Amino acid sequence: MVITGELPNQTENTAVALGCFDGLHLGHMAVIDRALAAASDGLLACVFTFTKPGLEEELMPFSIMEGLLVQKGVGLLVRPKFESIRHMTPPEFVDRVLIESLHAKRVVCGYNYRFGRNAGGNASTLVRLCEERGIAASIIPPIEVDGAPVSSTRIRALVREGKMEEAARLLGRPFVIDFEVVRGQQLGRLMGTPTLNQSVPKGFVQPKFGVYASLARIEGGYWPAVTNFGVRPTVGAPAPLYETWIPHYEGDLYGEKVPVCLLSFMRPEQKFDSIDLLRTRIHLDGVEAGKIARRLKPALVLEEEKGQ
Ligand SMILES: Cc1cc2nc3c(=O)[nH]c(=O)nc-3n(C[C@H](O)[C@H](O)[C@H](O)COP(=O)(O)O)c2cc1C
Ligand SMILES: Nc1ncnc2c1ncn2[C@@H]1O[C@H](COP(=O)(O)OP(=O)(O)O)[C@@H](O)[C@H]1O
Repeated sequence: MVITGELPNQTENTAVALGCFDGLHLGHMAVIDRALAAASDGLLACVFTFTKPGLEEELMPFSIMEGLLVQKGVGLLVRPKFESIRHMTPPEFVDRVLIESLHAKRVVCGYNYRFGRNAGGNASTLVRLCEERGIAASIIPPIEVDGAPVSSTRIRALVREGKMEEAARLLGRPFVIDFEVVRGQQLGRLMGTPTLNQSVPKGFVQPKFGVYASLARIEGGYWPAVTNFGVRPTVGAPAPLYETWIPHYEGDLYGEKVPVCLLSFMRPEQKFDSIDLLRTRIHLDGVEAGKIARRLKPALVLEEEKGQ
């Protein structure tokens, strides 16, 4: 997949999915799937979005998004800075971006898509402007779960409340982070529970503090694991941190971007009276999390299972 932050000046004819695509949830995937279906007629499948730092807390690391789009068969991802396109009127956007730059022959957007100066264009404006120019355009209606449209705002709220199973139903996959593994105080290995530490970048959504059943993806396999997200009231932490113990794994993961899926909230963080009590509790958490992970692990990852 080609990824660019500029408007391309040479591409094949494309089928373009338009949207914010900040979490690749079920609604986003419905738009992208329609563009991919249209692309099977010999067009290049393109996703067009934009970057606008500080708009909302991020829900998915870019590396995970990239992997999913490649897996789906998207050939071109265009994500210019919002500043570079915000001044365009809706007709200018269609002429300059969709036609001149992307050579769009099919265009797909979601029901609530807004575009052009001051968000002046909506999905019907897009369809009208495209059709006037001989381009087929379609609008994907809202995808609903539990009677309400799936949205990134709704998923962020679920993550903040620790409702990971519900978040996964809206995302179509578990909530996942893959931040770089950093060094900690090296206490974990002394307790028999080495934990890979991952700090949260600024501007990224933070789940409720506590212990979660999780899966760690290492070298293509999913390992049942247990993750604490929080500030470790017993030993202290300067900032919220993901700490993941993978009971049946041994190896050095410092400096790597290890994907960790949070499956289910198990308990809040506690301040223990001694490191011994904390150690006993973490071992019990590991056993409990293993049971939950095996129960909840999505069917698609079963055959890749390693570890226990
Ligand atoms: C499953 C699990 C549960 C944890 N629960 C707590 C907790 O309730 N309270 C707490 O203060 N720290 C908790 N921790 C964090 C530990 O204090 C921390 O992982 C340990 O001190 C090792 O730190 P290090 O990675 O800096 O060596 C937990 C860690 C894990 C992996
Ligand atoms: N089973 C395991 N689960 C998690 N990390 C492991 C495991 N085995 C080895 N490691 C490695 O050990 C490191 C964690 O050891 P730990 O003593 O907790 O040190 P730190 O405080 O630096 O995180 C991880 O970053 C990883 O590189």
